[in-house]
Amino acid sequence: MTGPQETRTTWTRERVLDAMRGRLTVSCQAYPGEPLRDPRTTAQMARAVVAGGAAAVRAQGLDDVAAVVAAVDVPVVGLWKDGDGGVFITPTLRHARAVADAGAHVVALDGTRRPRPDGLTLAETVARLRETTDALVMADCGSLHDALAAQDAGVDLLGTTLAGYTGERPKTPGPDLELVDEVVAACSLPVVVEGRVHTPAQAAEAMARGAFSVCVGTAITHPTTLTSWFVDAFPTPG
Ligand SMILES: CC(=O)N[C@H](C=O)[C@@H](O)[C@H](O)[C@H](O)COP(=O)(O)O
Repeated sequence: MTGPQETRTTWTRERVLDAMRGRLTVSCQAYPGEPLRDPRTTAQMARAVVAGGAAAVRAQGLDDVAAVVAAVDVPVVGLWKDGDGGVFITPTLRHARAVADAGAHVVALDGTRRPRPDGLTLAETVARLRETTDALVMADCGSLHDALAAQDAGVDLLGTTLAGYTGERPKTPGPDLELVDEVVAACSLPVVVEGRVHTPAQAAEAMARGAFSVCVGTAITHPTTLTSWFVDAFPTPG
């Protein structure tokens, strides 16, 4: 009899890219102190979004990444947030190696031009990461200049993840489609549109503008924020 482990996909670079191309990635993250912050819950959430058609899952934290990799047979974009200001998304080579060791098929890291805490450049980080892993590298960028620099640094995928969070771009209510247009026009690498994609129409618009994949987090997997959207739509009682 064939067990589930024996039928799991071997995620070569080409397979990862083929799986993600033109499709939805869903970010499954709960934040420190939140009720759903548990790797088992994240893994269940990952299975739920894959059942709905997610082609890839993004997860944060080493335990969550490992749990999600074990739970689903789609590519996992892993990251490790350390802190919440400045360079905090997989900020150093040590963090990036640990995310790859946890089983991520794509390591998402800070792809901005800001100094990194370990003093390495993004290019050095990518080069040294490649010495120990075949995982792809996704640069979470905050501007066109970040994306161009990250492309030169040798990453595999560009994300608009940090648009509106680094001071270089306004924090648009929805995805920063102006930046999407700029990055798609100026860069040759696949572009993952991520950040404040809150509706299916916005996701489809991002795809129409040339996204390689669209990554949705909050609007699918963060019920506390979703609830607040409804609560805030009501007039204040009394
Ligand atoms: C800026 C930052 O820290 N972004 C994080 C990156 O992993 C997550 O908190 C976001 O949820 C994720 O990017 C998806 O975006 P949204 O939740 O807006 O769909």
